[in-house]
Amino acid sequence: MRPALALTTGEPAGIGPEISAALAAAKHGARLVLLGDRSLLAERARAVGATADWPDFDPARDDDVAILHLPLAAPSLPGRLDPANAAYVLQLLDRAVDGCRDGTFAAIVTAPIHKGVINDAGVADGFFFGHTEYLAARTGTEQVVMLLTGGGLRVALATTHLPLAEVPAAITQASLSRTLRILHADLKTKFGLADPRILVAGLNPHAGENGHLGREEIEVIEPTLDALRAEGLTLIGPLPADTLFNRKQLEQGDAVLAMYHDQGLPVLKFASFGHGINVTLGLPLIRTSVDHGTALDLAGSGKADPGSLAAAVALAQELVQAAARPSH
Ligand SMILES: NC(=O)C1=CN([C@@H]2O[C@H](COP(=O)(O)OP(=O)(O)OC[C@H]3O[C@@H](n4cnc5c(N)ncnc54)[C@H](O)[C@@H]3O)[C@@H](O)[C@H]2O)C=CC1
Ligand SMILES: NCC(=O)COP(=O)(O)O
Repeated sequence: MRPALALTTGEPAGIGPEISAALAAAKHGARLVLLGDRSLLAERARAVGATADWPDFDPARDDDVAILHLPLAAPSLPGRLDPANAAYVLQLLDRAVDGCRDGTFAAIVTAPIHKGVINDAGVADGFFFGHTEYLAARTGTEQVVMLLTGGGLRVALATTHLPLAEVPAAITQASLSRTLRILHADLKTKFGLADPRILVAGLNPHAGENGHLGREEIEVIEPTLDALRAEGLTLIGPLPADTLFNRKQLEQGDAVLAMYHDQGLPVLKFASFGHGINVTLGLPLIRTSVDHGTALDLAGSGKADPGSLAAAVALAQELVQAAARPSH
C-alpha cells in the first residue's frame, strides 16, 4: 500500500479546489486524499473539465485519488471570500494533522488559504499568520523554518509573516541559531546533503556596511554564525542581500537564509513562480505547499496553473521516501 498524502484543498473561494481537482485528474503517481467539501470540489472540477468520481477515502484501499468529505459552513462562490467558511479551512488542516499523528497520512500538501479572511472571521484565537505558524502551534513546535525551493534555488527565512517593523527585534542570536540548526539538519535529512553550505544574508543594506548602515550584522548575525561555525556548520555570510543572488555567489551554497519574507521570496518567485514549492522545516510531520496564493481573480475560471501543486505533491512523496530510509 502506498503512503497516503492529505491534500487540503484550501480557501473555497480561491483556486485551491480547482487546481486540486485538475491535479487529481492528471498523472501524479501518488495516493492522494482530497480533504474538502464534495459538492464544492465536484463543481470546481467541472471548471477544469475533470470528473469528480472519487471514492470516499478508505484507509484500507490504495486508490490514486479519494475524497475525505468535510462540509462547507456556507455555500461558496468563486472569488467571493466569506468569513463563515474560515473555520472550514482550518478544519481541513486540523483533520490532516490528526491523520498524520495517527498514521493515516504520511504527509500534508496544502492548497492556498486566505490569511485575511481567517483573521476577519476571528477564528484561530483571533490571529492567524499562515499555515506555517498554524501548523507549528497545532503540533506544539516552538520554531519552524519556511523554505521555498524552485528555479534552482532554495531560500529559507529567518522570520516569516511579520510586519517589517517587527523584524529586527525578532532576529536574536537564539532565534537565528535555532533557525540555522533546523535548516542545516533538514538539508541533510530531507534533501540528502551531507555537509550543507548555507549562504546567510545580512539584514541591512550592504550587510550593514561595517556598522554604518545598521548594527544587527555585528551584534547578532556574525556572533551567531561564528558560534555555529565552531560546531562545524558551513555558513557563509552575512552577505549583502542585493548581491547574494548572483550565479557566482549562489554556486558557493546549497541554500540561502534570508532575514525576512520579502528579502528572499521575490527572487525565488521570480525564478520559479508556478513551479516553486514551500516546505515547512522543523515540524514533526511532512508539509509541502504551493508557491502562490488564492488568486481570487482566477477562481472558477479553470485557468489557474496546477504546476506548483503538482511539484508540491512530488516533493512530499520524495520526503516521505527519504524519511523511510534507514539512514534518516
Ligand atoms: N500557501 C498559501 O496558502 C499562500 C497563501 N497566500 C495568500 O493568498 C492571498 C492572495 O495573495 P496574493 O498576494 O494576491 O498572491 P496570489 O499568488 O494569489 O496572486 C498573485 C498573482 O498571481 C496569479 N496566480 C497565482 N496563482 C496562480 C496560478 N496557480 N496560476 C496562474 N496564476 C496564478 C494571480 O492571478 C495574481 O495575478 C493572500 O491572502 C495570501 O496571504 C499567498 C501565498 C501562499
Ligand atoms: N509567501 C509564502 C506564504 O505566504 C506561505 O504561507 P503559509 O501559509 O504556507 O505559511
